[in-house]
Amino acid sequence: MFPMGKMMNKSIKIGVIGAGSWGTALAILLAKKGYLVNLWGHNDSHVSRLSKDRENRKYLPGIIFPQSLHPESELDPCIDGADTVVMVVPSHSYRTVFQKIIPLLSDNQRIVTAVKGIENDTLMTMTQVMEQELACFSGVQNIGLGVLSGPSFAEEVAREIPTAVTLGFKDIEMAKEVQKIFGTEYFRVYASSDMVGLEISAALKNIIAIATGVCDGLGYGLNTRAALITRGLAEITRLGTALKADVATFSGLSGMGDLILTCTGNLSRNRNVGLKLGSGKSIEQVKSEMNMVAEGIKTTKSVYDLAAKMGIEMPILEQVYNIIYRNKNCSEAVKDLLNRELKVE
Ligand SMILES: NC(=O)C1=CN([C@@H]2O[C@H](COP(=O)(O)OP(=O)(O)OC[C@H]3O[C@@H](n4cnc5c(N)ncnc54)[C@H](OP(=O)(O)O)[C@@H]3O)[C@@H](O)[C@H]2O)C=CC1
Ligand SMILES: O=C(CO)COP(=O)(O)O
Repeated sequence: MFPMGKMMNKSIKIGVIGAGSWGTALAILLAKKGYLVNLWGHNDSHVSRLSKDRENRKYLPGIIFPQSLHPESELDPCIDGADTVVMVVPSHSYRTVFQKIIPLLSDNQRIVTAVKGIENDTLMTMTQVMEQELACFSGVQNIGLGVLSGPSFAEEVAREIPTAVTLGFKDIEMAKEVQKIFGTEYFRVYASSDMVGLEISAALKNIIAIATGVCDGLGYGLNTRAALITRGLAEITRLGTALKADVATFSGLSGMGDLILTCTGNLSRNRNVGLKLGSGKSIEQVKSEMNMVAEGIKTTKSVYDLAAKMGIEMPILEQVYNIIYRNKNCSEAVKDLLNRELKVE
């Protein structure tokens, strides 16, 4: 028998939708397993460069594509005949891209979202967006929707650094099946059926990472960081359980795991947004300096609206919202967070 990472799977075809850092890292991981992987990017000239360079120099430099990875600018070849489609476009473009994919789907295909965000206005997670769009289309049946989440910097996965993540489907048996598709010797995948818990924890950790970055940017210490991670997890859990997530998910890889990684790891784009805000830059300056997505910026607005709608108290989120959307001074935000009425833990 082949060890997990060395299985040859030429007959299995996977479509990866989104040629940024995470889409590219996942496409590389899957192609190394021997799957035929088509990686879709929305920008024709970027896709041409990927094909020519056999490397994503913009988002994941230094990692050469395996032979079975094919950059694609058309969606059709990525979806047609794919065993599993992996969605990795930023959350603000997710619905538009998914609407183009729906007519290309066949019965019984599986779609896994690896995106960590919540849509503005609808306040939906990415699987909720997919469910809503699929409900409007009668041409396809039995599409399995999954979520891949957990502490996983693209660059480290691409360099085969040991990593553990969680894959969720409502049907745990399907999660266990797809778990084998993603798993390798260096990428350990746990199965779950808690879709809400996985998607809420994945999206909300980005907000707490911004908060932690702000405090590090202000020059505060490790006590502050630990307090934010712990109380951030309490906020995430409060909202998640109100949405019927399983409380255990929040102490797992997608919850505490990704929170630790993103709040403390300097590869995090969200943490870096916070660091810059804390060091005195405006949100406009920070955004203009970014060439990658930091989902936490938009998700802060979605979660602010969601928490207000549901009547959930989320003080850290509220201060991140004030900093980003109301230009509040970062030190004032921290002071106001500390000086709220006293509570019982
Ligand atoms: N990077 C990571 O370590 C991880 C990221 N994630 C999640 O993966 C998702 C994608 O992030 P990531 O790959 O890192 O982002 P990047 O910033 O690295 O890349 C974003 C990609 O999306 C493309 N894009 C932008 N707008 C659109 C659009 N309207 N339609 C289609 N594609 C578009 C960009 O193309 P262009 O170059 O033309 O702008 C680019 O290829 C996010 O939700 C993130 O939270 C999850 C785990 C790890
Ligand atoms: O989600 C991530 C790692 O698990 C990546 O975080 P950033 O988007 O903050 O870089």
